[in-house]
Amino acid sequence: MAKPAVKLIQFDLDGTLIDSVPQLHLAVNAMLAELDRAPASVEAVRGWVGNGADMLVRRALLAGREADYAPAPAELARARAAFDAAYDRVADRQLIFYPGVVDVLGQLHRAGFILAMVTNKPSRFVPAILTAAGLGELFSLVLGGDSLPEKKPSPAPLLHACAHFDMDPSQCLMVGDSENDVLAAKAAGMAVVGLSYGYNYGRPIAESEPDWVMDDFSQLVDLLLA
Ligand SMILES: O=C(O)COP(=O)(O)O
Ligand SMILES: [Mg+2]
Repeated sequence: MAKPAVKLIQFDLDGTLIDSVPQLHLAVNAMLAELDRAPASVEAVRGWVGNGADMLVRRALLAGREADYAPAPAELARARAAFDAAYDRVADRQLIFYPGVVDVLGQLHRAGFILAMVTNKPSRFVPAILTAAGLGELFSLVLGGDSLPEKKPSPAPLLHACAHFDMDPSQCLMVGDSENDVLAAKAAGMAVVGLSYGYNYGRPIAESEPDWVMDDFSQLVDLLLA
């Protein structure tokens, strides 16, 4: 595909900028311990990330249970509260950036691109992470999974970001690691880069057919600045 005429770049967070699975794993297991459940492996948690905290908690409660088991609303609410309390303590600790992320975001910002964050992570956790990462100043808009009635794979947050900056989707690029990012971008009429190193439920992001598949965040420089 030809070089896109991009002005606004929308970034996913988990699995794209940072490897947040270690902290999510800690918080999931703190939640499971509080509910007297067995701990989950880090690989299991990696496969549960992508649809926000409610779904992460639900998947953790469903793991290893009979097919007809469904957690009661009160149990889900208690589990989510336990997860939130634990994740609050660790979300911004010992952040692991993927290679090139900090440098390339700085380059794109200096080059005049508007940078936005569109994550499915609940918005309450995002500012502390961005501040701890030293990235707080770079993003002109931050949308969490609960900022709007719908989260990715709905195109709603991506279109909301476009409208916020008075941009047409053709002027925007989505950068993410999950089929949710690709589906949302395609439904929004936006070009999309799929990064191969993230989570995506253990499946190759190429299966979702993003416009570009990149193995390294630094390849964004070749696409956008070369
Ligand atoms: O919170 C999640 O499940 C995923 O978050 P992301 O949209 O930043 O990848
Ligand atoms: Mg992601």
